[in-house]
Amino acid sequence: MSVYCGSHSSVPRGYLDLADAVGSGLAARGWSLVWGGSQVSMMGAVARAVRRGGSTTVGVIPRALVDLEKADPEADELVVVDTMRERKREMDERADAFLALPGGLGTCEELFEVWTSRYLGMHAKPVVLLDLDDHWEGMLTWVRELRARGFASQLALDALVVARTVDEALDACAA
Ligand SMILES: CC(C)=CCNc1ncnc2c1ncn2[C@@H]1O[C@H](COP(=O)(O)O)[C@@H](O)[C@H]1O
Repeated sequence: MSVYCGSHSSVPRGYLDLADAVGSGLAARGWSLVWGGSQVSMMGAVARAVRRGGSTTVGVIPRALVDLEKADPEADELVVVDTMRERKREMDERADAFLALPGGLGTCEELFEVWTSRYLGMHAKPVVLLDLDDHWEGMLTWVRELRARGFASQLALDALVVARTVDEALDACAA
């Protein structure tokens, strides 16, 4: 499955622990990880935990970000692509579910692409947001407001599963 999450070294420590817990949970279920291939911040934490748990990690990273985002030499497979669009396509094709953890603009960008393509019927893979501390509440409030104002359908909102615990999120990914 594919995990999107924060890549900044400045994210609070607790989020690294969360990424670690997600990676452990994923490995415990025998799932492999497809991620952005970085060894830093939450991205690195989730990948290390997956490998520690005995599962494999497939990183997909554009050539231009190999140094900037510190491509992970421990990845079982590191797919170096030419563009951001190729990165997203590779990740989408290799995953059977998408999980977003707390993150920033890049995480939003990736989440919105798989979410919108799900409600448009372009794929049927679970799209799950793990929000245990209201990190995403502002975004979710705004999207509900879009619905109330007629700019989004309930169907679109329902295409995203919002989970409150790691187990709940992983169960939703398996659904
Ligand atoms: C040109 C084009 C199609 C851009 C689309 N934009 C993106 N596509 C794929 N991954 C991204 C994009 N923007 C940021 N990311 C990645 O998302 C990850 C998380 O970023 P963040 O810390 O949430 O901020 C980082 O690895 C970052 O490189």
